[in-house]
Amino acid sequence: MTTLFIHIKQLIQVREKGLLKVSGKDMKTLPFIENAYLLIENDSIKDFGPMADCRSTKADTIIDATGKIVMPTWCDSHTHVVYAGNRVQEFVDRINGLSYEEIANRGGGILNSAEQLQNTTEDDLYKQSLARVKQLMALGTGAIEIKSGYGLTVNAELKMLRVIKRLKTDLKIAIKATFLGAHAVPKHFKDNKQGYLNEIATKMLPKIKDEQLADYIDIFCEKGYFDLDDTDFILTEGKKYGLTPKIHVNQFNAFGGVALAVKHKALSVDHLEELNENDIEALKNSNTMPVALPSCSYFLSIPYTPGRALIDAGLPLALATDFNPGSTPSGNMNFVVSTACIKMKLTPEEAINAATLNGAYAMDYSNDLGSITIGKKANIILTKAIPSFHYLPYAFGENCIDKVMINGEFIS
Ligand SMILES: N=CN[C@@H](CCC(=O)O)C(=O)O
Ligand SMILES: [Zn+2]
Repeated sequence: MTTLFIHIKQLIQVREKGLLKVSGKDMKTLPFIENAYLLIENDSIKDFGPMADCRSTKADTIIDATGKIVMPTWCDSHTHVVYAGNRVQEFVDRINGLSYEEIANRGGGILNSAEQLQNTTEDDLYKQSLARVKQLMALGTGAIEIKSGYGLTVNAELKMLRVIKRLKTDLKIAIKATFLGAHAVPKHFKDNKQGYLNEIATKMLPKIKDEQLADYIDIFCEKGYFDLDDTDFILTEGKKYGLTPKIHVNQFNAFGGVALAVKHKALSVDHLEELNENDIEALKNSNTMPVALPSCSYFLSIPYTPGRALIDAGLPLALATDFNPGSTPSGNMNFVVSTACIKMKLTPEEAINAATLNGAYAMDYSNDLGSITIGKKANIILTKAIPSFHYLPYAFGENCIDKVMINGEFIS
């Protein structure tokens, strides 16, 4: 089965094999070929180059991409897309003056989502989540990470992770699963945080390992949630079960969580709305990817991650949605890329690098996804006719996508 795209206006993010992430100044370059072709064979990228070099004239499907951009699909390395119901009332409460923290302190927030999820059957949770993931795929996302963390009991956390496993089996999109049992202290452990952490270590992690339900271990390292000792404990316990750390840190306060995550060889540190020099120093000479979540900053009206400072310090940066019912009820990576340019002052080249190759890195997928590279999976966005790739973040809110291909097959 072959598909040949011809006369592509710009084929972007073309890379040699072996490049797993881009950092610092290199993020300003987004290699592309004008008037290009791209040949897909079965589920992989077989060949590409300038039209003048196009030797293949036969394929099962030929697509004339005149005026259009072809690029790798978005790699969304931070989502909570498996959740039950919504938190619309909290949205209205915030408009009327309550803060995110005040809502959480009143028993809303994560605990509200946990209650809704505990009262939802696994099948219903699967259906709600499947609909969301399909929506994201149509918006150009070809790989996602999904977290647990709205269960907060042994059964409900396992329910979430089993739903993620079903999504992995049923959908073509690449999915990584993260265990975020330490998302908040549940009501039944109020005043006994260590009791809950012990439950995670002794009851949840062994079952997760038995059923092979997770790739990563996460914790919400934040004042009022889990401190540095808790984070050290959970990451140590998770690693005993083969789970790599990938954590929520510095959303509202910076107090050493980044350095601790680096010490634990975290794959990524996510949020970073509050960032200081020590955090930046800790990330230098590490393999940990900083991940910014600009839709969360937009929705909560909190500071944007200082992405410019990270890149200017020579570091890499990834962009992700944080799709969840409380702080970011949107999984649209196109909006994330626009917002990173508009609010964080990333160039379109930097933002697209951050949302493709670096996003793939933050899920251990950059050997297979995140760029137009021979041998990588054929996860492709074909845009509508647009002036250039710079138009993608510029035309925020406009749907510029014509078709999305996942593993060599068009899904829309
Ligand atoms: N900050 C922690 N967790 C989620 C949101 C949790 C919620 O409000 O439901 C986040 O990444 O923003
Ligand atoms: Zn999150």
